[in-house]
Amino acid sequence: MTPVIHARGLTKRYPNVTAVDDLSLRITAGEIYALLGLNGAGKTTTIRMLLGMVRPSSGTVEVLGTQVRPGAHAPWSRVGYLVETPAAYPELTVRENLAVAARLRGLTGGHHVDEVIERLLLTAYAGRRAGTLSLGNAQRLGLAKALLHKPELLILDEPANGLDPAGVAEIRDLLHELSREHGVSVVLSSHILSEVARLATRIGVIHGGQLVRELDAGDLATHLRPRLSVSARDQAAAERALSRAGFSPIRTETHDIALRDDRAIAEPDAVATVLVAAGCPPTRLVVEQDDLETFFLRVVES
Ligand SMILES: Nc1ncnc2c1ncn2[C@@H]1O[C@H](COP(=O)(O)OP(=O)(O)OP(=O)(O)O)[C@@H](O)[C@H]1O
Repeated sequence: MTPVIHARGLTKRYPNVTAVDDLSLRITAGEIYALLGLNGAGKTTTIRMLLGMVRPSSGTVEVLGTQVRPGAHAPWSRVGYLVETPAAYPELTVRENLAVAARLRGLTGGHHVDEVIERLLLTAYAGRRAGTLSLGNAQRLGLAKALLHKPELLILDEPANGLDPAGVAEIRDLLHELSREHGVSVVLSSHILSEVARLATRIGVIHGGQLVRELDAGDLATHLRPRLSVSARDQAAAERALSRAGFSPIRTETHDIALRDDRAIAEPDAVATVLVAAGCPPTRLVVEQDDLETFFLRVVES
């Protein structure tokens, strides 16, 4: 299947910094893919290169099977996008801004505008001048513009930016609905792990301009499950003894042994007994569970 986004070796060098460094992405139809990273990680630069707004120093991007080149037209009629701090005509009302955007998209009839106003809960603000909107409602207007032409792919830079928790939840529900009911593929950037964990089907962690890890939603759930963390003087012997006893030891990035078996979590004493019997008593045995932030920091620091 043709990926909706295929980026190969994307790199952007500025005189003093490499903002994005040899980043490759392959995103398939139906995914909600989140690029997750700290401030300055390279998310916005990546999103802008995907959209042809920043010219890569090297590397290529294909969107919906078409190579992206700055200034070229295709495939933007099938793509909706939102970049940081969405631009609107401040003197025009929300409805007028959307009508202009609809005309630029070649859409006729007012129903496109009415539909997105309702969908983005902008009815109460339809007559307000865009320049007087709160950041959250300006972000809603930006999303409404992105959705006017019913795109099959949405590329969104920090869509939750400026929204309060209720607004963040609304956007999450909207993106889920678009994905599930209309088959829309979504690529977004965010620095909020807890939000991304609830929204994305796949997460790409970006750090220092590099894609350091990709995880699907299931992987993340596994990483966040409790584990029994075990150390022994002879880790290899301990690992063998635990395997023989029917546990599934995993060597972690910090060289501890992690056991995620329900039995190990429920009965750490049984694990200790196995290790003592095998002649490699544990020097450390503790049930641990990462919260999202700890997990994220471990990924970017490892
Ligand atoms: N036009 C530019 N000229 C010079 N350096 C830039 C430019 N745009 C971005 N950078 C630098 O590239 C790096 C990545 O920036 P980018 O905006 O892509 O990160 P980000 O992950 O989107 O961060 P944020 O969430 O703060 O926007 C940063 O060090 C930034 O200062």
